[in-house]
Amino acid sequence: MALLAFILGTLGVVVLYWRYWRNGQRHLPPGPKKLPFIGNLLSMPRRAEWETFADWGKEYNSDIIHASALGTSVVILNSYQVAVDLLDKKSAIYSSRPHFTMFHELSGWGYLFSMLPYGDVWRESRRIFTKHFNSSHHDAINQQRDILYVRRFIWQLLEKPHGFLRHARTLVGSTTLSMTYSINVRPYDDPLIEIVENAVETAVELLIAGAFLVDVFPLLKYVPKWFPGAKFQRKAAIMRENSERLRNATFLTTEKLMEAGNYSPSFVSDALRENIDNPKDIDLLKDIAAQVYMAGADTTASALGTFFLSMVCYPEVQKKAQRELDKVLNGRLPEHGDIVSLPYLHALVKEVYRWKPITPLGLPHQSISDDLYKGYHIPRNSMVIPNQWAMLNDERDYPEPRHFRPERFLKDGRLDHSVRDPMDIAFGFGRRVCAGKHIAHSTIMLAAASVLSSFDLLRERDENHREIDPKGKYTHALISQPLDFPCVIKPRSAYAAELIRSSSGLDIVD
Ligand code: HEM
Repeated sequence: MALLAFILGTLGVVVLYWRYWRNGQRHLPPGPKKLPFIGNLLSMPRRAEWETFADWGKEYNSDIIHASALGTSVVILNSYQVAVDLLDKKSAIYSSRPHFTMFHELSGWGYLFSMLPYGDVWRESRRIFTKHFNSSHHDAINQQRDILYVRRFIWQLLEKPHGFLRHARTLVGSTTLSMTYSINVRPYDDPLIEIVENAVETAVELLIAGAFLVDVFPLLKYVPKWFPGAKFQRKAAIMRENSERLRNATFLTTEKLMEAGNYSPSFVSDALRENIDNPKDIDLLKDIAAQVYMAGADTTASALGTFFLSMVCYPEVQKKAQRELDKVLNGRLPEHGDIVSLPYLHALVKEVYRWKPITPLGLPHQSISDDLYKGYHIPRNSMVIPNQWAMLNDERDYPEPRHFRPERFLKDGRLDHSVRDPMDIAFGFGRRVCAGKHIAHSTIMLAAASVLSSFDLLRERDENHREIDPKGKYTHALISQPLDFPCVIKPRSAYAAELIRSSSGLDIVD
């Protein structure tokens, strides 16, 4: 054993040194100085990596940066143009995903197609997903769902305003479970929401870079669960249990609803009605369905949370949006058809995506062959990170980027299409661009319109009646979520409160 360990260790060192030497011979993009064997491991930032990566861009005067860690080549894209040049225009090379031992092999989440390498299973999954969710049949039903659950959401804001971030999650959970599984969840304490939220909660750690040593030293995966220090194996076991529960409990519920003949059409019910009975196809269907919640819940909830935060921090923006809504709605609640008449609100939601990037570093891509870009060598199997934070804060596109200013997207009262649309960045790039982009955007627009037409969102006051500035703190993970902050949610009038109550659709809740 000792001899084997020695041989493997020596081989590892030789390979790392060879890669270090070979890369030194090639013209890689600029970046921080690398040490032999470990590369930039020690200089890799632990917090707000996106800001350090953007600083490197300025320091080396380049929108494309190269770093490495223990032999893994890392390419950071700090501008929209570079991201489009590589991830869009050369998508045949840049559409795979890196492999993480904890995620793909141990956690039980390896089936999610958002993280699958480029290949047949990913292609088939994405095709099935897109065929259903991009159809006009889905759009029509989904708009009704949005209305139903958004109205319930504003009713919850009226009844229990302090839980606004939790209600936002319930809104996202309700639309997602309904469109995927035909499940109509309860507004409070729904057991299925508990199962799926629990699964998401335990999976969050997987999305924190460097959280698990086994990703750096994959051989650790063979360490048994009982071994001292093998906490990651115990965590992996819990994650596996949760991921299976999410996949199966939801699917079973659809089957039961279908047996009872009491359901609205969804992704799973439509597929089952086509008489899928081959266990392999059923398994793939379950995998794709579970993906919807995992991709859509935290991201959409984060955007809604940022919407509330921005409205509390920028009351004059809120007032402008309300004036626009009042003119268009004339005392009724908004519907999807109103959205085209609301350019200011549209600009406001674009600014929400830009101001606090939801996935500051996007989702990593991986290159599948060597490439040459502007004279730089991009090695095969590089982890390619689109630094969305840097792009959405790029002063060349968005002057004074830290200010929340919807006006930057408007000209003469209309949307100015010459300004870079944050949606072209926030939802990713190329063949791996977000598959639920229009679904998320439709829910967020309707929710923002409904909240602002019904409520004033105000700063809370302390015991001395001074306004409390929200700190605007966010979680640190692949998906950045606002932490709870003080916010007063007050109906704009007695009429608005009555309208919310009479439109909440609670008769459809069991
Ligand atoms: C505001 C909300 C959302 C944001 C900001 C967002 C953002 C993203 C980003 C950045 C990616 C990776 C793109 C890339 O690799 O370049 C992605 C992938 C994905 N998103 Fe979203 N997303 C949101 C909501 C949703 C929703 C609601 C769904 C489902 C209905 C969804 C489904 C997916 C799927 C399936 C992928 C994987 C695509 C693939 O790898 O082929 N997303 N999303």
